[in-house]
Amino acid sequence: MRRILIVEDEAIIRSALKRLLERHDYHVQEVESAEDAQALALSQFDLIISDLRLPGEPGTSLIAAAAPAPVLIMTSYASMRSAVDALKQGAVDYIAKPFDHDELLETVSRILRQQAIQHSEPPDVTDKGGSRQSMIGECVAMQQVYTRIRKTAPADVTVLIQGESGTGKELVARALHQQSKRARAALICVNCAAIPETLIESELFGHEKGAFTGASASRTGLVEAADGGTLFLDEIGELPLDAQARLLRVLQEGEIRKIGSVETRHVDVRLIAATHRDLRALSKSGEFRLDLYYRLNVMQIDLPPLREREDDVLQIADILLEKACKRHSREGLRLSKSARSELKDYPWPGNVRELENALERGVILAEGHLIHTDDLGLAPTGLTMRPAPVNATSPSVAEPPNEDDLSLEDYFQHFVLEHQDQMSETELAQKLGISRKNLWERRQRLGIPRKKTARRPL
Ligand SMILES: Nc1ncnc2c1ncn2[C@@H]1O[C@H](COP(=O)(O)OP(=O)(O)OP(=O)(O)O)[C@@H](O)[C@H]1O
Repeated sequence: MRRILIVEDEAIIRSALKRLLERHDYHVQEVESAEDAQALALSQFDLIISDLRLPGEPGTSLIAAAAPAPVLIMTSYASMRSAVDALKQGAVDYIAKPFDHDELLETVSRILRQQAIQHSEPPDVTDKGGSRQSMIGECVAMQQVYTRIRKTAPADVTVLIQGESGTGKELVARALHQQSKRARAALICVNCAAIPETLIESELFGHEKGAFTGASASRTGLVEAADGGTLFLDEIGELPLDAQARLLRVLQEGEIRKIGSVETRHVDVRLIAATHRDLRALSKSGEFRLDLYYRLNVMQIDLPPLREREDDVLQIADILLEKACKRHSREGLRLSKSARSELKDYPWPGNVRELENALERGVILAEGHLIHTDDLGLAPTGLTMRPAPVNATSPSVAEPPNEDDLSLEDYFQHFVLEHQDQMSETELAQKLGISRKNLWERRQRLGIPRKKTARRPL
């Protein structure tokens, strides 16, 4: 949701404008003066709408302070000359009061569209393997993601990244850390779904010697290890309630207390959290603390699923293919025409990760200079897949799916149950376009633990 700040001293105009913008799905904050506005992190806003004449400093004083966020100046007909002066000083536009609602909404949406186009450079990120890469994709939704990263990274606020598995949530978290003032300090990444529930609190917050059976020495937790830097909590929706309470304390008080200790210690950690689940829905069912959700959701970044990124698929495929060719010393390999159209039409339930894996398979299996459809080994599409939306809640029992309308989770269960006796975990993960770790996590979540009879991975 785009964030707008209104700076207006007249309460009636301020609240009418706020209501109007909120009705059109903007996230709006309001202040009465330029001084109050400057007390906020202005770079977090996509647009600042300010009255020209304010008590204290004029609205134009915000232009330099807010840059690169654009400032739209409101003025009365009587002061048109000052409006033109405001433009000269760098205001993005002006609007005369009293204004027509449609005119204002049109102006706001035009400015935001222009902003998205002007500042859409994808950020460079060092991935977990240590190699430097640029995020790929030019669709409007990704340009908005890049703008959001650029604005949010320096603001030192908590960020919630939402998106399906494999959409690049960790990559975004890395970009945020690397573009922040904490870039030289540690980035600690923790996948909450991968740590057993009984261990997660001591992993995150540490423990004192003797705090529980088996705690033979005291231990520093991962939150403390991120002191001065950034803590990335992936799959935060899986965090048990007790650990959520401790995390809330870290966010509220900046304090940490090891398990079994009476002492607290101050920590300075920026938290970035990610999830593929709808935390608000989880909080309604009591699985996630609502107060923690509000603390986390200071800034939100939504990653679009690959199937909604249209032309991006082939652009990403070309860049990832080149990399895979280099890795396997098979430079010059190309995708056949039918392979390209298969890539374009495929629903990509495992998103960019699945695409990466398919291309890797293609490079390894291709015999000539072309990669054909078969070489990509995409999961069978005889079944219609409808990847689950971010707010999907996981079913806990495997039920026979309606093959005409399978959600991603249904599809996953169906595929695993049908093939786990013939395939190793590695093969299953590859076919599903997910990592083995992710396969394990999903098995735990969906209650389909690995069968003892399944073939061992090679
Ligand atoms: N826009 C992008 N440009 C380049 N590579 C990308 C992009 N998005 C994702 N990837 C690649 O796809 C793979 C999966 O990305 P990442 O691990 O960040 O996804 P995720 O959403 O965190 O997945 P999960 O929820 O399963 O952990 C990584 O190898 C990453 O480099």
